[in-house]
Amino acid sequence: MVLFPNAKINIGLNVTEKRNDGFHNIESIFYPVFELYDVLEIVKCEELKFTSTGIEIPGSKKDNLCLKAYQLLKQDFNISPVHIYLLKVIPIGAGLGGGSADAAFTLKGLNDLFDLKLTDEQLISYAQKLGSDCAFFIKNKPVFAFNKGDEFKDIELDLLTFEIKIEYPNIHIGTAEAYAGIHPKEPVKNIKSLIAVAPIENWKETIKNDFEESIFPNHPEIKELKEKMYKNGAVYASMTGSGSAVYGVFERSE
Ligand SMILES: C[C@](O)(CO)[C@H](O)COP(=O)(O)OP(=O)(O)OC[C@H]1O[C@@H](n2ccc(N)nc2=O)[C@H](O)[C@@H]1O
Ligand SMILES: Nc1ncnc2c1ncn2[C@@H]1O[C@H](COP(=O)(O)OP(=O)(O)OP(=O)(O)O)[C@@H](O)[C@H]1O
Repeated sequence: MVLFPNAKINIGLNVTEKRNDGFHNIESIFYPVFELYDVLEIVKCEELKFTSTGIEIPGSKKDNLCLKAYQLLKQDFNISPVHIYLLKVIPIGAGLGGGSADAAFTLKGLNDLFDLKLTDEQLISYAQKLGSDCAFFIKNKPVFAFNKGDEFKDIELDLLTFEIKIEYPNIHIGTAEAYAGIHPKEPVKNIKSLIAVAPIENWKETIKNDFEESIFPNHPEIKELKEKMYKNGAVYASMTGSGSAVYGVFERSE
């Protein structure tokens, strides 16, 4: 079975408060980007194996989110060993949710391969145990995310008439260190309501990613990348998640 775990971008991101469990509550729009994806193959085999090619993944193999997803389901279901092959394409430490997508797609893949008949809601609950971004990739549709960024409300947002260009400045930003640099605050206006009323041309003035304020001073090249997107004609540009990748939303040239 071959799957294509895709990237996500955050359109606006407010870190609203620090929680008692050490995590933060956030509000953000998550939008799937299907043009940027890893390739994941899962096949039944004699013993559990994980092989990755493409971009090198920091950390040890056993900590890979694909294997963690397998182990999580293995606790509850009598599934046989698999060989998981991952071609890593989505930049890491980029705020594009690549590792989380791999984990969520592994859950979905194992559900199909072993005919576990788990519903999306059950898969979401497994995904939430693997990481805050993981749950989004189960349904993989535009949503307003809240709480830890792992609970969602569906939204109507269609950017198909636009082209989304993503650039990775080759800077790895760890999610935990990025959150540590944030001073949480309640937003004046909620992103969901801003997106609902404002046309995309107005987002530049209203839709902000709180991580930019703490990341840009330490990494001016990321700010420059965002400015370059606007110079090149983007209607909206932003850093995604906790960085470091930047995206621009452009009118499609026919
Ligand atoms: C920045 C975003 O990408 C926005 O979508 C996500 O909030 C990050 O989600 P993620 O990479 O799945 O993060 P996790 O693996 O759950 O957590 C990594 C670390 O980031 C911090 N973290 C993460 C999510 C959150 N809502 N509050 C946090 O404070 C915690 O220190 C945590 O130990
Ligand atoms: N399949 C995987 N792909 C990428 N990273 C993985 C994977 N499995 C485990 N990891 C670990 O996760 C870390 C990357 O997570 P991190 O949150 O810093 O960056 P990210 O890819 O931008 O994700 P996010 O958008 O969720 O913040 C890597 O350093 C690596 O150790």
